[in-house]
Amino acid sequence: MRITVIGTGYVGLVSGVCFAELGNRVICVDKMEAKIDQLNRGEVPIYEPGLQPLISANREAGRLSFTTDLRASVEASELVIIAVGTPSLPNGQANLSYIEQAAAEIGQAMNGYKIIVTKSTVPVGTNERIRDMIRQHTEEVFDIASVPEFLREGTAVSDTLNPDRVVIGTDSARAAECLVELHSRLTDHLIVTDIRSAEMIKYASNAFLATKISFINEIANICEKVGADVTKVAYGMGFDKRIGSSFLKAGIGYGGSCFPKDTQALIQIAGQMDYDFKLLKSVVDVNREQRYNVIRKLEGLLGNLAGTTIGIWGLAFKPETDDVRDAPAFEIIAELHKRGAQVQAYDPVAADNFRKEYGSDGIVYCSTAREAAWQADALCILTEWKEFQELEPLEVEGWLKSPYLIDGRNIYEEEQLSGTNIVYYSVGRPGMNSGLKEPAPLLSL
Ligand SMILES: NC(=O)C1=CN([C@@H]2O[C@H](COP(=O)(O)OP(=O)(O)OC[C@H]3O[C@@H](n4cnc5c(N)ncnc54)[C@H](O)[C@@H]3O)[C@@H](O)[C@H]2O)C=CC1
Ligand SMILES: O=C(O)[C@H]1O[C@H](OP(=O)(O)OP(=O)(O)OC[C@H]2O[C@@H](n3ccc(=O)[nH]c3=O)[C@H](O)[C@@H]2O)[C@H](O)[C@@H](O)[C@@H]1O
Repeated sequence: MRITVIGTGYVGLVSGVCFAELGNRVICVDKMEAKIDQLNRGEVPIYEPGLQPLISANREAGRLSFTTDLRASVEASELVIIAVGTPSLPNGQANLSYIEQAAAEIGQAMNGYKIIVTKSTVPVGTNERIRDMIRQHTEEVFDIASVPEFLREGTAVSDTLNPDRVVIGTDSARAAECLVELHSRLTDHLIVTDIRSAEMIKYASNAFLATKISFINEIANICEKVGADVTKVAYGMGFDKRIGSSFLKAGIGYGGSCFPKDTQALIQIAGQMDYDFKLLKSVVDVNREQRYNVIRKLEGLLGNLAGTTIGIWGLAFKPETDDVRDAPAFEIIAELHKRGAQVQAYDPVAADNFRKEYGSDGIVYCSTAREAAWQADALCILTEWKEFQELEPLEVEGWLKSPYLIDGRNIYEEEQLSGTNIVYYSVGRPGMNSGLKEPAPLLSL
């Protein structure tokens, strides 16, 4: 099948490459010339494990190409996939301007029957709007489908080639048949449904996962007060098949380009229909608060932070990506600066992207983990890169001015800390080298 993918962000690039890998001829289009030039030089604009070799192999096999010429590629394709961004507007609603522009351009390039698939995360009703917009520009027959994307950054290639399920929302039997055939080699779990339900499945899935994270973070906060260990609690909960063990890692809250924006968008979607989505609003509030626990713990140890130097390990919103969109590191570092602290930060791949957004005022960007920890008054771990987990706490202690470690991602085990003088505050594990060996007395019943 000949496929055009519009947008070469994570979703467009990874799904385009994976469809090429399945034997289709794929043209990836982006309006950013610099990105397309980079891809045509064989460079990959994002850090995503496994992507580079897959792109090279499929380009060499003649199945994958990159262009800025949307019209020519749509004309040459039977299937057109929209994978442009849908960022948040200031009020939390999804900004659909890229979607609208892409739909208009597709409409102008129509030269025969095509299926127009939207992979971008869009509010309920948007695919129907896309159909109307294309219709304004063409008399050609076409069908639309919502096929939301569920990949995670850092594991995007394997998520796309081995998805838990593929959701196909369409009102056309012809489009359904074609899309079932296209995805049938990826999974047996093909869910063919109506367009609006498909659009909602995506938001509901992200909102549910965000809810799991805020839930376990609140449990972690209570664990710190009652002397329980949230990792053991999550382990014990996870064996219940109705709960499941994933997305129960307590930490500094979720970040990234999707959970923060999609939770806000769903609150707005509900609000527009006069529905107050109270639960999701709390999930968002809990998430925002969770980031500040790092600051509270630092202040608990150091008192006034003015004039202190704080080491930061990790700027990306999660490991194995250089994406810093909505990374908790932004707010945490900004709070440190507000309190007069200096920051020395290290991330294995995301520092350049962070610097572009945040600037360099009050931050020294370091080229090693050791440099970021060197002579710091305290060290905070904000991303659980494997590289940090492999460092010996005893060695890290020797780099620090004071042996204070605030671990926002629970990367160390108790045994790794024994024999060190590190005062270690993690998330929801109060007993670990924190000096809080005895939990506070429980309220009597
Ligand atoms: N990043 C992720 O992990 C996931 C993202 N999504 C959703 O997928 C969508 C895309 O997200 P990302 O891949 O992160 O996007 P992104 O924002 O990183 O990239 C979008 C790309 O589309 C290009 N573009 C915009 N309008 C265009 C047009 N008219 N013609 C050609 N190119 C155009 C932009 O130049 C940009 O390179 C969003 O709706 C997002 O919510 C869904 C699942 C996972
Ligand atoms: O719509 C999207 O864009 C994507 O959003 C998430 O994927 P992603 O943001 O790449 O990364 P996740 O692994 O979900 O992590 C998101 C955030 O939650 C945090 N998290 C995750 C899991 C957990 O147990 N605890 C926790 O704090 C991570 O540190 C990270 O900041 C979803 O997992 C994907 O299914 C979805 O396609």
